[in-house]
Amino acid sequence: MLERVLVRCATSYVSRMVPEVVFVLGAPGAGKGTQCAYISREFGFEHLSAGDLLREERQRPGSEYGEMIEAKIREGQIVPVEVTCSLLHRAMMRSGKNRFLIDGFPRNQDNLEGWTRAMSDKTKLLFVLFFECSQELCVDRCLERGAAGSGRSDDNLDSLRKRFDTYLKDTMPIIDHYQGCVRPLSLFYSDASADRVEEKSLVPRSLAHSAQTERDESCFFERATGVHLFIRGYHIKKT
Ligand SMILES: Nc1ncnc2c1ncn2[C@@H]1O[C@H](COP(=O)(O)OP(=O)(O)OP(=O)(O)O)[C@@H](O)[C@H]1O
Ligand SMILES: O=c1ccn([C@@H]2O[C@H](COP(=O)(O)O)[C@@H](O)[C@H]2O)c(=O)[nH]1
Repeated sequence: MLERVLVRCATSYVSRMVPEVVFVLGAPGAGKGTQCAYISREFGFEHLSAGDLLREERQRPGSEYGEMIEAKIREGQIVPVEVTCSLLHRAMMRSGKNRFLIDGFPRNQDNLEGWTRAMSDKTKLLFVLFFECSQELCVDRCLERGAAGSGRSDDNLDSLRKRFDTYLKDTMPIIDHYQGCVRPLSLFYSDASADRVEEKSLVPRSLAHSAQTERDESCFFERATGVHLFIRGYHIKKT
């Protein structure tokens, strides 16, 4: 009896120690980084942007991947998962935290399979957040960000066209994959002003169709209320 109790306690302790992960997906400029900053402030998640980690690695003197990363970013293509996954893993280890928002990953089938191989039994995927926003608005936001001095080599029309091609061809199937999983994917519209985001639950139907229909209804909640309520539904406490 005592042995069984001890095993149960140990199992529960170990499962609490497994790092918890939330994937955050959406088109370029949909507002993933903006919303992640809010969620990490409110709920104490460590925000890891795969794109930021790749840009840092590109800048690191002596990086063997620097040139390849720069070429992929400018062309809106996806860096091989071994590189991205090891950067994410290292950042997780260094943070000393146990709960992570992984922003802009997984972006294609290679990312999904690589993460599953290397990380799925070392982490627990809590849920997936998907921020929907019209392509026109996303492009405007990225161009404005470029004009305001982001210094990003892909905040220009030529790269944005390629980034959107990759998003539609490679990332949307990953979003569809999560929509079809037991694990919930939650959809938020971030077309409104930066501090307002509306949640819509996804039902299994065409994302493109649901996005358009729902957008037409538009009534926006207070400051990211949808995200807030959704995450609280997982019993994640406000920090
Ligand atoms: N709801 C919003 N209303 C107006 N501007 C916004 C909104 N959300 C984000 N922005 C602005 O749009 C730009 C892109 O936002 P953000 O960086 O959060 O998007 P992202 O999805 O992380 O982009 P990327 O994938 O290109 O890194 C930023 O300049 C940000 O300040
Ligand atoms: O998992 C990833 C994430 C990003 N990239 C490359 O970086 C750019 C910019 O990413 P943002 O999320 O918009 O910051 C993206 O277009 C890819 O080229 C990647 O390869 N893998």
